[in-house]
Amino acid sequence: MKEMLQQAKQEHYGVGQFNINGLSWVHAILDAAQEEEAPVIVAASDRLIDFLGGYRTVVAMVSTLVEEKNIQVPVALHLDHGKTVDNCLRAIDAGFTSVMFDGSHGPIEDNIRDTRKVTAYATAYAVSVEAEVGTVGGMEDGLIGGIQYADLNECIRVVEETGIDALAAALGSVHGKYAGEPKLGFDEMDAISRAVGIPLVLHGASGIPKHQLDRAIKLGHAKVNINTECVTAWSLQLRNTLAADLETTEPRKILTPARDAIRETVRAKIREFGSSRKAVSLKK
Ligand SMILES: O=C(O)C[C@@H](O)[C@H](O)C(=O)COP(=O)(O)O
Ligand SMILES: [Zn+2]
Repeated sequence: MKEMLQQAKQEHYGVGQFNINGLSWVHAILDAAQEEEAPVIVAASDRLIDFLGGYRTVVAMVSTLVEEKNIQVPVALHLDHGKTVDNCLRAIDAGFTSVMFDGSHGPIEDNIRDTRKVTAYATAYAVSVEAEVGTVGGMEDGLIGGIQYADLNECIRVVEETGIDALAAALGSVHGKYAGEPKLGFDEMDAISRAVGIPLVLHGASGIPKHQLDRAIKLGHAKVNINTECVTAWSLQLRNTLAADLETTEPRKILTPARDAIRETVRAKIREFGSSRKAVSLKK
């Protein structure tokens, strides 16, 4: 992921991180990335690991489908919102190529101490690490919370003292649906981006209008996280399919249009982020 994000930052586009909620998502995300010739980050949120069958199941599911589908674009497999150091290490052992340790809800000293434990382990396996400072609004790690802007000095400390590859600095974005127009802190974003130098990560990107996404990418965001827009498209299509034929019980007929809806959502986001046809210059 590190190389993907460094190139994206240099060339001012965003690499999409798309969260998986089952096998349909893996198919859809990989197909969309291949069709758009875009590098892509397939992410499993730590809160869903048991639902998905465990770290090793996720690795097997993604890596096997990459092979079976002969996917030629670069694919990173990322643990999203890793809850504990131990969970991050388990994900690395299972074969994730990138992990986020989310220590943003505790004191900064604990966040730094624990993120360092993750980077120390990850470095030995050439696995990339993301950390978070501040609080993204809405649901995070299963808790509903308010927005808390990332502090500039804390961001600098986390980057300098842990050696992370990407920083999620919370600056007004919200997980889930926005009530009204999102209000991102672009001045703070500019200052943090200049001070830390490494690629920034935009959580809660579903529902952020294109002009704000463009500005965030210009100001150093190289990784853009999307879950809500995909689950919304999937569930809407599923409801429509079931309503259109009340007798149907054939899973393939019910689930394929919903999978296609995810794929089209991912394709549209990849185009918005400017990462279409950026796979060529990156090694798989
Ligand atoms: O819901 C999750 O567990 C993953 C998300 O937190 C992801 O990291 C993200 O930021 C996506 O935001 P959304 O598109 O607003 O759901
Ligand atoms: Zn998130």
